Amino acid sequence: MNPISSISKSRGDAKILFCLRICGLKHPCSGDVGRQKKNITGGEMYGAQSTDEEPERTAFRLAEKRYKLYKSLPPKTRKKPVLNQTDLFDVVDFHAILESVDPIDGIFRLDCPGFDRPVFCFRDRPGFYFIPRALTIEEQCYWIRQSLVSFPQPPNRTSLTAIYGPISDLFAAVRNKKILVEAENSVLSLGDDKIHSGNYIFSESNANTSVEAQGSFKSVSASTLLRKLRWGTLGLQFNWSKASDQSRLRITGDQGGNLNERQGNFHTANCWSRNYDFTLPHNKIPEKLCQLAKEMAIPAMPSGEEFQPEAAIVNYFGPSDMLGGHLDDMEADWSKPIVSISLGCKAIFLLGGTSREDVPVSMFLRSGDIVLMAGKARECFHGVPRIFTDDKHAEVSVLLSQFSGEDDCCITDYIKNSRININIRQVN
Ligand SMILES: O=C(O)CCC(=O)C(=O)O
Ligand SMILES: [Fe+2]
Repeated sequence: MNPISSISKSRGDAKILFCLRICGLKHPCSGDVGRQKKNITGGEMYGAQSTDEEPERTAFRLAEKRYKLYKSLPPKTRKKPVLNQTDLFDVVDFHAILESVDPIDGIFRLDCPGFDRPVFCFRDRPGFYFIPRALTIEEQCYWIRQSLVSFPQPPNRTSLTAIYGPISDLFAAVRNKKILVEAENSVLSLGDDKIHSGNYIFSESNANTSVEAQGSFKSVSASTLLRKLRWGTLGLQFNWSKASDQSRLRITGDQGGNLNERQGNFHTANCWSRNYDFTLPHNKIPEKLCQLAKEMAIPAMPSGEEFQPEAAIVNYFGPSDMLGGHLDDMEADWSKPIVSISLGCKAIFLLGGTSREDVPVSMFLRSGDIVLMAGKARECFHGVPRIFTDDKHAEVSVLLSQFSGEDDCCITDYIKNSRININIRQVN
């Protein structure tokens, strides 16, 4: 059975209950994140409805299947999984185009007064803009650090919030090799029953924490938690609880090479329940990110208007993770772009049409690239079927060499086989 259908079949009530209890997360665009093998749900990205009705053979699905990572583990051996030979010859490479002097069929360089970077567009995909090498290496390092250290801080919500409540200083806890345990005052005994108030704290990993005595919660290391982090939100926050079965499905891969995937599904009308919750406590988008998004949005903005960043989703992709085809439909004005920043390992991005039946164009996204989707492009299905974590394709060696501080090994350990995407939105 293919991985998507096996996940979607299990997304009935029992699965949803399981998600709410074990992971409690809904992802902010259209699906939830599941781990097939380990049965731990890292969280979800956006919302997607049950994929039971999803057509399996759409052009978008076929493209996803073509590019996604298939690894075959020989049964009962510990051999390294074998990478399949994905055919990458027709994946558009904007870095090569940037270097080339020859015109490329179907692609043109946008002349954008007041914007000093090269911007490329597809002739037949209005509203989609690709800014290769938009960020310097130093800027990439800065945003990777922010994404790991600052962005997951409360009141920002993450895929871990619904399970453990707000978690502060996750990255510092990773550095200090701490573990998350249930706080002593967190469990109330009522006769034979135990009630967990869900108050978790970081503790020294050698602390004498009587996990058994405290009930069912098992301590979890901060580094495992960081690996489970799937998304975080900045600025206006989402209410995923309303999106229980309306999520973009993301399937994630474990490190042993088991395929996971998340997939959006917006082709029917009943998938509009997830939304921004203006009442949730939140901080404004950090000023520096706001400035960057405003500047980068220029090529896609209606003339004379300035982009107003109000919310952002930070997607964390581990090895074998993917983001299934989806639309981002929670914002009021689709003439405004989504500004989408890629960091870390190289990925393949699929840009489809307004129907899943439209054949998507595939392109590489590398660390420092920025994509804008506005107007017509906002009605187009898109997703990330593949990230590359092998030495040959990941293209992160220069990036890794920049992290040389005393505490930076935790960052390099993370980013050498991960991708981070920050996408910034104007909500109103
Ligand atoms: O990871 C990416 O490049 C795309 C992310 C995206 O489409 C989203 O979060 O809505
Ligand atoms: Fe998206």
